[in-house]
Amino acid sequence: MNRAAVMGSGSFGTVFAKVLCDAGGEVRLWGRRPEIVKAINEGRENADYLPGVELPETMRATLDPAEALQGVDYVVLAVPSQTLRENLSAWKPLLPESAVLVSLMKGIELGTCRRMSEVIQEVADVPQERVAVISGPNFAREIAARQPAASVAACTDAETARRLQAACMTPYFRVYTNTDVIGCELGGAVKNVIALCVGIAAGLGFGDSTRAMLITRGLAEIARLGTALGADQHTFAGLAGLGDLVATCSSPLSRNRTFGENLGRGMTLEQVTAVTRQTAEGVKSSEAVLELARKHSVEMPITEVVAAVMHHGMPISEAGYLLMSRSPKPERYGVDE
Ligand SMILES: NC(=O)c1ccc[n+]([C@@H]2O[C@H](COP(=O)([O-])OP(=O)(O)OC[C@H]3O[C@@H](n4cnc5c(N)ncnc54)[C@H](O)[C@@H]3O)[C@@H](O)[C@H]2O)c1
Ligand SMILES: O=P(O)(O)OC[C@H](O)CO
Repeated sequence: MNRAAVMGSGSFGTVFAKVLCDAGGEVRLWGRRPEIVKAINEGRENADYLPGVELPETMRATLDPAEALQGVDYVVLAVPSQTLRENLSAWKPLLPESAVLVSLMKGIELGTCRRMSEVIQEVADVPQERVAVISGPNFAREIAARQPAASVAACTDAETARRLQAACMTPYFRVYTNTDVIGCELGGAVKNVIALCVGIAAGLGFGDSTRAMLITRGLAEIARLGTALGADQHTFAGLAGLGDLVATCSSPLSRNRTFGENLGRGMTLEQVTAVTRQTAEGVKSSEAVLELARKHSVEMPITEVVAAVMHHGMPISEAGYLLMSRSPKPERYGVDE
């Protein structure tokens, strides 16, 4: 039986812990709020993040990171991307020597432009073969309801990816493997930025033609950045690329899309931030993705206007004008563009 610690008891941390239990694992879920830990252990529910979802007996929540991490095979990280460095630094002395560190996070670190697996490697001081990523079109509430879904377990070491696949595969959660960690992580992080833009467009009242344009051109810019960073272009046609992009840009469950939609409807950035209780990774990551693009001379027009709206006070009317008045171009996709 696999033993795993899931570090972070928000929506996706809790759901992924449930998936691991349903796949036959024994799971300890670390949380920082005593009332959530108590409610999970005594009431089998994380009412704040997943009301009405019964959590398995094989999941035990704890406030103590040492108790969570002791003797586990997998350390699954599910905290906000921008706090990972600080969290993992504190947990480093407690990490079991041979455990595989798994990122569920879909963000890019501000300031360093690092992907989450890079932050993990650097902070935990482990080789890349011990770092894996789970990424795909997976909304916490849908997975919690055991709706059929799929995801990707990515690791540069194919055997580690295969073992992780086996550890989290269930009748309702189908997992594929990939050794393209860069592509899987970029797909997951940049789709949040594109979803913010799609949300703004929806809030302004635009329909499916606009959404399809943004998804398709968004995918082109994700692939351009990815290939410049060494990803395999094919990854972006898969679950961690197009799959997650379409799901996030289409679903009212997406925090990123909803954040954008509220802006499009006329709320200020401060008002939207105040009503957004959960992590909308694209807001902060947009700035880091843009910096990464500039470092590698990659053109990312959608990301550019999203970062300008989120961080530099650009009005959304100007963002729309800038996108639609770009110079005429032939349509190309990915690396040749
Ligand atoms: N929710 C989903 O459907 C989903 C699906 C796939 C991937 N993800 C990714 O998983 C990651 C986590 O998402 P989530 O949905 O669980 O977010 P969430 O907002 O529901 O939960 C975040 C958790 O992190 C904790 N947290 C906040 N600040 C912290 C800090 N400074 N130190 C330690 N813990 C802190 C919160 O208490 C909470 O338990 C994100 O990167 C997200 O993009 C989410
Ligand atoms: O709610 P979002 O926008 O963070 O998206 C959640 C997942 O990443 C969808 O796959």
